[in-house]
Amino acid sequence: MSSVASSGFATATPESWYDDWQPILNDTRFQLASAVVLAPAVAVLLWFIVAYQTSPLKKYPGPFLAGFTNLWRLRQAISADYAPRMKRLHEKHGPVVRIGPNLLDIDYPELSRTVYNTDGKWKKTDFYKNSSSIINGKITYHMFSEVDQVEHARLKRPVVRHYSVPSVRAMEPHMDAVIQEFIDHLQARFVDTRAECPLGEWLAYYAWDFLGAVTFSQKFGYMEAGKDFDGTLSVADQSIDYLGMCGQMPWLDHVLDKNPVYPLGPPNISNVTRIAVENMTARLKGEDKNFAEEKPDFLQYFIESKDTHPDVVNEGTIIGYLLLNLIAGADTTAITLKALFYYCLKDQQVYNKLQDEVRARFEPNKPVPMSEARQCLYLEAVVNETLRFHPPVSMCMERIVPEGGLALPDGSVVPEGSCVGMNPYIVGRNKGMFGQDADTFRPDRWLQQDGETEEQHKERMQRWGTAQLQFGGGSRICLGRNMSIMEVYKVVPTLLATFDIALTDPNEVWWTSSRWFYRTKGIKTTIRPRK
Ligand code: HEM
Repeated sequence: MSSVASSGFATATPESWYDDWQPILNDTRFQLASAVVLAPAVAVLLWFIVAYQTSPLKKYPGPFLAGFTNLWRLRQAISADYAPRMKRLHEKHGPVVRIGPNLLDIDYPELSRTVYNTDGKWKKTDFYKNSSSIINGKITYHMFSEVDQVEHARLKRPVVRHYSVPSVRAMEPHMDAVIQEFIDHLQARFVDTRAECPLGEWLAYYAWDFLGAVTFSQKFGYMEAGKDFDGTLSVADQSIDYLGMCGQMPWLDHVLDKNPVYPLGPPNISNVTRIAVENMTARLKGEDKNFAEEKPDFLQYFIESKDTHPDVVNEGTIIGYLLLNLIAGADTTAITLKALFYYCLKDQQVYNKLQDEVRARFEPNKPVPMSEARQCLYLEAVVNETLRFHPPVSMCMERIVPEGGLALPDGSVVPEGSCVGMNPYIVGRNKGMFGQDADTFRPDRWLQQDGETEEQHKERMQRWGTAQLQFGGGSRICLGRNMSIMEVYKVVPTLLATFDIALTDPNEVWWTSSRWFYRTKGIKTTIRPRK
């Protein structure tokens, strides 16, 4: 019973509290309900504690919660500040950070050739699996998301040669046409009108149209429309963010996107799929008006693979190859181009040096040939620095440690079955490798330094190569790297040779979102004719 204190307010003594609750506590229904709710909760808690205490990864440093549950890293991905957060953790804990109960993020460039190699033993983790679709009721993986190494090799074999340097070089006429169109749009819309140019957005329109042209000889029309008219670019952003977040707890994908009742994943890039299917159908019927024999494209190459590898390639596989090109290649290249312009425009010395090199060689209004762009050493330094400083993929590329474990330079061995990965953003800013100013954008670091012999420079570049994971590595290395490098090497000098470009606000700070891709928005510029 409650007692009334002298103040007039009712207060509960311990005895009266017990008196009030006793009937409820004694009620067997209450006791049963408590057992049903509490017992599993206690069991789960115990399971977490035992798993934490007995984990062979317990000895590695990292946030306390990360050792218990992957919810911790899901939270980091949701924050959209993933790579900078991971970097701060490495600054605090050193080269090995435990970022999940069974996952270590390692910053040992000397191990990059071990973890990302060609022997087929280092499997991708389930992180990648949610980048898949349901076709005829079955979850279907493509080259990027297939974790089974044998199946991956089977899918890759028919098409790998089509991404080689000679195959990609054969597509240069397509590239020149798109680059010419890009210059013409910038001239008409921003130079002639003196309107402000949202260069970041235009680089993305250009990258998507470019990939449409080399993939199936048809631009999507983003430059023509001057906007993301069908929402594809926005949907692509959503799917890549979904991959980055859901990949932290891969089973979530079965609950969200792959549940047959009410799928909650990102929308499909339906317009692009429609265009891919229409192009393939027209091409197979010999009715594709956009295609010319002398200008090969990926669709043509993939159709040839159907003849050379009929056991693997059918029309469904071709659509998969086409769509993967777009999903994997458009935004990554756009992110690189945006970063290159943003960081160069922010540093007038770098920008002028690049512009001087380009203008000494190239005329305005003419797409620069790849063979000549390759001669520009400072351009090469700027591209390398951009990819190091702002890699489009800015998350840990997870692999499962195979039999025998992974020996770390600190003498410890990460046991078989654990997951490890490197993040191109972290490894690219490794101070032991790139120097104390690794957090500064400084393209000159890639050039031969005063007092450095040619041999020493070559040796340094080879060593730095181990920390260049922007395109991944080993058997799962990016297939489109030759294509994207060519795209960047051609368009950057063409723009610099044609226009004077400046940030409208030199103090602009762009918007960034770091999950699987390190996405950005901004770069408002004025564009004038070359003086
Ligand atoms: C700057 C541009 C690009 C960057 C930084 C980039 C980065 C990457 C990375 C890091 C991976 C491996 C991911 C991992 O192992 O976890 C990858 C895979 C892949 N990329 Fe790229 N990519 C770029 C452009 C392209 C382009 C233009 C294409 C196609 C035309 C492309 C097609 C692919 C494919 C097919 C894979 C899967 C390869 C496999 O697993 O066998 N990428 N990319």
